[in-house]
Amino acid sequence: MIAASFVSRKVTVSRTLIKICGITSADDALAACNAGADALGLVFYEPSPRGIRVQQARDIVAAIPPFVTVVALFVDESAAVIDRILEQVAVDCIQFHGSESAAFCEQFGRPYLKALRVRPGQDIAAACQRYPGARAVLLDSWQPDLPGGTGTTFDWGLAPARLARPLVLAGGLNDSNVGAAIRALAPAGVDVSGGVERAPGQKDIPKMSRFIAAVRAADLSDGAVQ
Ligand SMILES: O=C(O)c1ccccc1NCC(=O)[C@H](O)[C@H](O)COP(=O)(O)O
Repeated sequence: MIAASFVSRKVTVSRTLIKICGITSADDALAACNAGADALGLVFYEPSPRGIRVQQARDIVAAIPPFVTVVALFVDESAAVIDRILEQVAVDCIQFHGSESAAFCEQFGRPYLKALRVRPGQDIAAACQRYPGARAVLLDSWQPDLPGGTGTTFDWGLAPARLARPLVLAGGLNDSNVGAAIRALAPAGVDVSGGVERAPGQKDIPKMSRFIAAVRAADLSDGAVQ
């Protein structure tokens, strides 16, 4: 009998997938792809220093090679605005980074990630079970005044050993700590923004390269890649 929940290990591929979030220009998008990113995050949240508009997003998507996943990120945005953006930008996947319900997330008929912000006393495993249609849950750091892109880690000990959906780990990752994070939690994917920037919204090519090298080194040390 197959258990209803499973350990959030690398269930589908034997290498950790890498999403670089908060891409604001075609140049940064290409640099991230050249460094080896699997997915790019486009932040459609105006207050963020990484927030972009439709035309910027279209320019980014036009510049990137095939097979790189484009993830559109929203924070408690209205369905009408999300629909309008999905009509205009070739998005592969949606990341819901607010307090959206599963029904809200599923109405768009697209693959989606649900971000859950981790703080003590919260039942992350139960929260995850509320999103059975999510491709993955993204665990990020909680801060009272910032919905994401905090640049801070959370206590990885608070991540449940068993999750109903694959885990994408986020929050304050950089080339110095991502290896330890992968060894500690064996996530299906990692997500980084501030740790590969030279300034908010501007990616740094050497930092992206070092980050991806550190992920691959951890994959090898894990024995995950045969
Ligand atoms: O990046 C932002 O500015 C942002 C703003 C509002 C909601 C989400 C946001 N980013 C979401 C991400 O997926 C980030 O990669 C994730 O929060 C990790 O960020 P960081 O701690 O800077 O690596």
